Amino acid sequence: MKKVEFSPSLMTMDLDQFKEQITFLNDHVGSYHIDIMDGHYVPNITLSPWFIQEVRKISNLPLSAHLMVTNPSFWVQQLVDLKCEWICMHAEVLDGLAFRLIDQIQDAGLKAGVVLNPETPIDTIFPYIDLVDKITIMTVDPGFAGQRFIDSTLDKIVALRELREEEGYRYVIEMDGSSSRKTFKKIDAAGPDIYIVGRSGLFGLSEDIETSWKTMCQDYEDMTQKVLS
Ligand SMILES: O=C(CO)[C@@H](O)[C@H](O)[C@H](O)COP(=O)(O)O
Ligand SMILES: [Co+2]
Repeated sequence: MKKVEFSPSLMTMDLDQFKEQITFLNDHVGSYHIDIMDGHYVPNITLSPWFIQEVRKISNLPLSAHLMVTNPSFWVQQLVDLKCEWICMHAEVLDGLAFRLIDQIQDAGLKAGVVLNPETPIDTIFPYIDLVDKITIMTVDPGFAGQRFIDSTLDKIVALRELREEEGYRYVIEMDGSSSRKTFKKIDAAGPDIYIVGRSGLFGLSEDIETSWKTMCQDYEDMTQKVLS
């Protein structure tokens, strides 16, 4: 059985405990998820490339930028300059840009991801699905933490797994939005490789990151009957 990876969504962490939380999580998670919004593609503004530099000072883990922006070209270059390991762009804004941006990221030795909103079907990305390193399925509407989980998005995770098997594609499959004790069972049944955990699944569970982490692992094990590590 392949192990799942947990990737904390840092926009939902407690900034007054930035150093303690990252230092603890460095020994437990596979990567960090960094939401970057422009206030236009989604009506919110959160983290920025500056934040990536701050995390870098205290972590060697791969960083994954989730770009919720209308003009990805502007942001991709900044993230390439920062050598952000994973640069993930929304499929809905990639028309006429997809191949150029994927090349730009991969030519720099970095990984290119594509993200699908809940209402975006997977055939939108078929022209370049063989090129991408990661596909992220939004299981909530993008833009905010604390959104309601959208069950119908899980079918896309199942379809992407089948397609990968049939066609030998290399992408990893990630889910993003409202993963927690309430949803772990159904997410596990769909089978993504990476779970983004935010306020509902991790940071909101207690004041202390070690307690939150242990509770999250227990929640996952209880709900999926699987043993972590
Ligand atoms: O991209 C997003 C939201 O646009 C996510 O990465 C959230 O940061 C995460 O979903 C928050 O966690 P929850 O509040 O859903 O638990
Ligand atoms: Co995100």
